[in-house]
Amino acid sequence: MKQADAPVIDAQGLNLIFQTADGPVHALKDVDLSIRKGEFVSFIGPSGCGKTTFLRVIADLEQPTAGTITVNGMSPEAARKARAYGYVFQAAGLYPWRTIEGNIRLPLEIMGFSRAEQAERAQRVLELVDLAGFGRKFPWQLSGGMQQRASIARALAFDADILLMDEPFGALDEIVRDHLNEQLLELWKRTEKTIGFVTHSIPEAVYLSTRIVVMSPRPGRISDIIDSPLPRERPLDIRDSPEFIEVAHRVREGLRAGHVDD
Ligand SMILES: Nc1ncnc2c1ncn2[C@@H]1O[C@H](COP(=O)(O)OP(=O)(O)OP(=O)(O)O)[C@@H](O)[C@H]1O
Repeated sequence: MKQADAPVIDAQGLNLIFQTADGPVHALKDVDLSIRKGEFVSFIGPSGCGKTTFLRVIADLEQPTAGTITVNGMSPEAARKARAYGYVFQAAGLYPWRTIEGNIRLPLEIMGFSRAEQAERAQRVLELVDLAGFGRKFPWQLSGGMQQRASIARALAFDADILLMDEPFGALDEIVRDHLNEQLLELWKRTEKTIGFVTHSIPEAVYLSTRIVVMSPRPGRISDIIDSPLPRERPLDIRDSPEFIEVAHRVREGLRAGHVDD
């Protein structure tokens, strides 16, 4: 059994260098980060600072060049095989010829879950993202925000305790994004999942996170880690509070400091 306070994700001295035709790209440099169970950790930084690469290393989709990383105390490969995480991409990535329920069931089908288990899980996750009753619709019949919720449902279907989200709301307008941010916080509180969330938006990072990791590019590294003083209960108007504005200011400063090094 894993100790209650053992890190869910633990990266130490992590480096990743891509060899490209234009020479080596140092995508991650000396990244040290421990994420505990139930944290909501956002990664923010300019394009190319390694945010996606870090999520992909956790998910065993990229191999680090140096350093160590464990996920639930295992290698990323073992964690992937144990289905330790769900992954939500920037685009919803739903198959247009399948219904919403069919999309959610697809990975469960591939893994050999029984039809009854597939149906039960699909129903449960559709309720979690507030899409009960939409299972029979096709993706094109849903708004962009609803499609993104459906892709979150698909990532939740394995019931993994880690959710990795790569700019899931980046393409949505601000009102829809606000609404999804609120819903995601609710879902996080209800399910107690550990979430790693990539974003370009300072307000989104501050609103959602218990911890904000500010990154800077060339080479991609962590320039600041901010523990949020905000309470878990966060109505949207918390964004007008002095505490919120102060954290946002510190994130902005961190991003600016990263740019000066360019
Ligand atoms: N497979 C790859 N081969 C070569 N270089 C890569 C590869 N994947 C990423 N890179 C490079 O590594 C660096 C980090 O990329 P990454 O996608 O992690 O950045 P990011 O912070 O997520 O950017 P964005 O905000 O634009 O998504 C970039 O310079 C990118 O061009």
